[in-house]
Amino acid sequence: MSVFTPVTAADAAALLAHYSLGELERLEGIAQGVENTNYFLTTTTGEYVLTLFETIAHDDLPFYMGLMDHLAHHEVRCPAPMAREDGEFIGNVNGKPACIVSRLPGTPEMHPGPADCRAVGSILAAIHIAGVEYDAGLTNPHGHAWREHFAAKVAPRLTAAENALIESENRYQAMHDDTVLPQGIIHGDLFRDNILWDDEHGGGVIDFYFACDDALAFDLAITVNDWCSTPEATLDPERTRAMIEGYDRLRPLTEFERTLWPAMLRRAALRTWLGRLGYNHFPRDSHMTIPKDHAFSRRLLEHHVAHARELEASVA
Ligand SMILES: Nc1ncnc2c1ncn2[C@@H]1O[C@H](COP(=O)(O)OP(=O)(O)OP(=O)(O)O)[C@@H](O)[C@H]1O
Ligand SMILES: N[C@@H](CCO)C(=O)O
Repeated sequence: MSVFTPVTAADAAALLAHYSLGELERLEGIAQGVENTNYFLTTTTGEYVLTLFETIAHDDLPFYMGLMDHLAHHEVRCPAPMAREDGEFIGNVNGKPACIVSRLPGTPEMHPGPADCRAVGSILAAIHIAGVEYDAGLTNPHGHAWREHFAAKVAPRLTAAENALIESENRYQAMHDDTVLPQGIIHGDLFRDNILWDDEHGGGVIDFYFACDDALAFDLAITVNDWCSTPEATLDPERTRAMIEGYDRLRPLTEFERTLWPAMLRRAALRTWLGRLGYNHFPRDSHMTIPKDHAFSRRLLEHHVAHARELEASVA
């Protein structure tokens, strides 16, 4: 996250008056991330994260809060949303909807090996399995219609070659019907920076604000594209195999998922590329932001388009 909306100690203290979380001791803005405003919040009772939602529709917030609450009670290590004294998870800070969640210990692993990837595959499968019993849903706001719409919006800012790649990939995706694949709750953004590792507990998952209903294999593809990619924008075979094994041992992939795996990897690379083009070409006014490498995502998509056979083999 970044800081789009500054929060003062007085703002935080006023918010805390609605909770039973003790008195404010410390408030610190977080530079990482690009979607929401985030602060570490320390009180006399513990350590928390304060999030101000900058773009998410207010009506969708109960889905995310309920999901984290559900997963935290179903053997997925993730932040638990704190309830206010009126029982609500969502309050208001400086005109923005806001929540407080527990702060997980640990740090991200930005240079993962095969063992890390295997563990991440199992964490993702556990989320998918626990999600089956979650009784709310949310259509993916970044699905096919969004990809088409965003492609038209960003087109004037891109080269002819980039526009041609996006257009042909959108066409390819439209021809590959993923409704035959198992659907469910996906995390949608399980990148390296969204798992915090500590020696005592293992991996804890954060940032559920891209979660929605979609093909489960698409979520695995998003995760593989980040954790198993090399600096040269290819996939490392050993890490890829390890992640798929870690996933498959808890939730075995179906034949259809194996057949459509290359399409899912391409769709995931396209989704990330378009998202990053958005952050780059339509930036919001932030006080702290770390930029994302959109050229890398384009190269990964180009790699996937050129190496369909290899991708098929990675899941065979
Ligand atoms: N519950 C939590 N416990 C510990 N740290 C957290 C927690 N939530 C967020 N953070 C910290 O804040 C940073 C930004 O959070 P997050 O990834 O949710 O932001 P974001 O704006 O949604 O980012 P992006 O979507 O770009 O990944 C994380 O990288 C992590 O350092
Ligand atoms: N994880 C996304 C950012 C949105 O959270 C990316 O790296 O492009």
